[in-house]
Formats: sequence, structure tokens, C-alpha cells
Amino acid sequence: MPPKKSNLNNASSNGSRRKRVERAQQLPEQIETRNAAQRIRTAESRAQESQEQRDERLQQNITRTRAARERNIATVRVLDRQRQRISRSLTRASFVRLAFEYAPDINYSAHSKIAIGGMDKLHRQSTEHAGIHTRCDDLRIFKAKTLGRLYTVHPKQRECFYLRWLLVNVPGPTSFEFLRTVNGRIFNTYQDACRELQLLEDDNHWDLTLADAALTSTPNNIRQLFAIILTTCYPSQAQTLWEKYKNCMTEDILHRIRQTNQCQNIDYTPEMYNEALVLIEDVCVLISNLPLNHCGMPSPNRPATDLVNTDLQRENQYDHGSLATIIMNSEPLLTAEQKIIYDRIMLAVVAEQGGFFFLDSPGGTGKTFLISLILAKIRSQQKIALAVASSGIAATLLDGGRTAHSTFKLPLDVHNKPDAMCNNKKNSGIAAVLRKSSIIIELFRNTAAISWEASVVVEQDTWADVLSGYKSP
Ligand SMILES: Nc1ncnc2c1ncn2[C@@H]1O[C@H](COP(=O)(O)OP(=O)(O)OP(=O)(O)O)[C@@H](O)[C@H]1O
Repeated sequence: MPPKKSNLNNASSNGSRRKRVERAQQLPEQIETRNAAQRIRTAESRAQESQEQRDERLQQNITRTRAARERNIATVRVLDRQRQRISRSLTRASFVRLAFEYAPDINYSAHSKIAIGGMDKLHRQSTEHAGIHTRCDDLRIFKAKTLGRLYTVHPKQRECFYLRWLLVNVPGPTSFEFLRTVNGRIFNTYQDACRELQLLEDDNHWDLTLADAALTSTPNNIRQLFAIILTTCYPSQAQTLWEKYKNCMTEDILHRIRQTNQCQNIDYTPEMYNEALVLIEDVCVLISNLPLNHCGMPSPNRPATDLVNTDLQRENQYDHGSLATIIMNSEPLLTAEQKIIYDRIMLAVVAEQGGFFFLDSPGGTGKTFLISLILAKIRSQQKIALAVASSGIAATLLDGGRTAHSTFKLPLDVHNKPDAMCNNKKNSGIAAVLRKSSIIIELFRNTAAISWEASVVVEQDTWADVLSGYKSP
């Protein structure tokens, strides 16, 4: 087979450069003639090829094409990753930094068309209406094609939430201090400033709710109701509500102390209120994983490690009767393959061997069935089996399942941060649960390989950190 001509476009010699220039100056007819001659030459040379030469040529073509495709795919992936990284870093830009970009000379509240959040969408819609478009341009709020973006802040991030609220309501602020200044008085917090400006809904509704409950419910129920209000309704003056209804929420404790001491003259004491606060905090931690001081309330006086009990209690609260039923019904049904895996994992748990097991199989082949049985078996032995999943939906498949992100405080963008660590302290509740766990089962469903691999690496580092000095992961 004649040697393949070198590609002129890749050559950098004077000759090839001259040829390229000549070709660039050719007329279409000349190009057509040249191409026709080239086709004839190729056909002639191929006609002279033996079968082996033809096969070799085709093989080379295939290899070249594959290599080129792989190069292209690799380039596209690299570019894609870069683009994602840039877009994520923009999305993660801190709210406070964005607050600095706020244009202080604009009265945002005066413009009904300014929405918080999907500004890009708004602008795109607005361009279809000439009137609004002109108005957007006139506003000159932000450069380029967007109207601008003030990030959504969850009320849980209290001060950030109130700062944002002030930013969209106070015209012409010149500094953060300016935002906290109302009627010449500088407030310590943005929340106080919001309250002074009457931007917050008052707690009248929650006041009436608690007053109603105080008449009809037990102290335990009122505490639970109060915890729900604190964690999900974000009252602006939680402490005032507590002060008003703390006696109703502490009545059972007072009653118990009076009974214990055989004395009906004992009155409420700070210790009793503290005990009630501890009980309320336990419920708050169960609902939102946040202690009371994150809900605008005073912290109860107890060692921080006592919070551990809530996590541990959660893992020890399984009903042993129903666990036994699960085991009794499911164990005999195990298939041969399931049995091998079941025995292998149970052996590792009983012998405290440690280790990692990856279970993968096509959908509907009984993974969840097997995992549920393993969880039930270990829990029935008074041991802790922690069940986590890659998503909230997946977590519902496992008894006592929680998301890995909430359990281990995984960073959201694990695959972007190779040195990321979970936000768990060694003396936290979940660290104690991890230390006492006989097994940690993590269910990954519909998760891209990169994300679950990255999650496991980060969790593994965290387990090693949390367990260091205790036992091997
Ligand atoms: N050994 C078994 N005996 C009887 N039923 C079983 C057994 N193994 C699994 N099943 C049943 O088969 C169905 C599918 O099982 P399961 O949900 O555990 O599969 P899976 O592998 O987790 O599926 P997917 O990957 O789609 O979640 C369930 O109804 C389960 O109860």
C-alpha cells in the first residue's frame, strides 16, 4: 500500500505553506478538478490494494477515528467540568458579598417588577414587552442582560434572612449600619431593625395558638407544639412567647417535683424551666437538627454532649416486637445469593471485623429487601445500625433512614472539593452514634457515579476522623 500523504494542514514546512496559499487562491472550478483527480488517484490506488492492505488501512482508519473521538470527548468533558465549576462557584458566592454589590441609590421597593430570585427569567420575559423593557433599561440596576439577583435566604439563616429583608425594603442604604439604624437608633441585629420597622409579622397568631393549647393540652403537647412553631414557623419573638407560656410548659415538671417532695407549696424554679427547655430542645433537634439558640431562644443549661442523647435515643428506639416479625418473615425467604451476602455481612458485624461491602445488582433483585433484613437483625440485637441514603426519597425505603447529607453534614459539592470534610465534631451527637454503630448502610439510588464515589470518600475521611482513638471504621 502506498504511504499515506501527510496532511498539509498539519505540516509547517515552506513547501506545504506555499501549497496551502496556492490552494486558498484557487477558483471553485479548479478545486472541483483537483478533488476529482484526487478521487481518481485514490480509487486507482485502492484498486491495486491486496485484501490484507485493505484490511490494514481500514483498521488504521478505525483506530484514528476512535483516537480522535476520544480526544474530542475528553476535551468536551474537561470544558464541561470547567463550566460547571465556574457556574457552581458563582452560585455559591456568599450572600454577604452580594449584599455589597447592592446598588444603594436605587429604591428597589418602588419597582413592582423587581422580583427576588429568577431575575434572568423576568428579564427574558420583559424583553417581549417593549414598555417593561424600557423600564428595565431605565432602572440600570445591574449590567449585562440580567436585572440582577438577590439570593434567596432561608429564614433559618436568621440574620442573613433579615439583612436581605432590609435590603429589599429600605430605600437607599449606604452601609450595613445604615440598615440597622431606625429612627436614629442603631440596633444590634437586623432582626431588631426589621421589627422596629414593622416589617415582621407579629407573633399574635402563635400567641393565640399557644393560649388555646394552654387551655386544652398537656404540658408535653404544648412543648411539642412550641418546638414545631420554633422550628417551622420562625416566630419573631420566640423568647417572649416562652416567657408567657413557660409555666404551662413546665406544669408537669412542677407536679412531679411536688409529688416527689410531698410538698404542694413548691413553686416554679429556674431548674424546672431549664428542664422544660431541655425537653423542647430535644424535639427541636429531632425536627430540624438545630439547638434552641438557633431558634431565637435561650440555650438550656446542659453540657453540649447531652444533645448526643437525642441521636442515640433515635437509634435505640426501634420496636423489638416488629423487628422480630420482620426477621421471622424475611429470613426464610432469602434466596441463595441473598443468604450468602447476609451471612457474610452478619459475620463481619458479629466478629467486629470492620470492612466495606458494596452491593450492586439490577433493579428489583432484592437489595432493599436484604438491607432491611440486615438492619432489623442488627437492631434486634440491641446494636446500632445506621441507615442513610443518597436522597430523601431513597431514605424512605429504609426503616429509620436519613439522608447522608443530613446525617454526616456532607458538603453539598463534595465532588468539587477533594479535601472536603463533613461538618461533624468529635463530641457531636452523630459522632457518638457513629462510634457506637455496628454497621452503617448507605443506599445510593439514581446517583451519578462521580457523586456517590466522592460522597463515600468524604464520609470515609470523616468516619476515620470521628472514630480515631475509638475503633476502626
Ligand atoms: N428473597 C425474597 N423473597 C421474597 N420477596 C423478595 C425477595 N427479595 C426481594 N423480594 C421482593 O422483590 C421486590 C423487589 O425487591 P427490592 O425492592 O428489594 O429490590 P431492589 O434490588 O432494591 O430494587 P431497586 O434496585 O429497584 O430498588 C420487593 O417487593 C421485595 O419484597
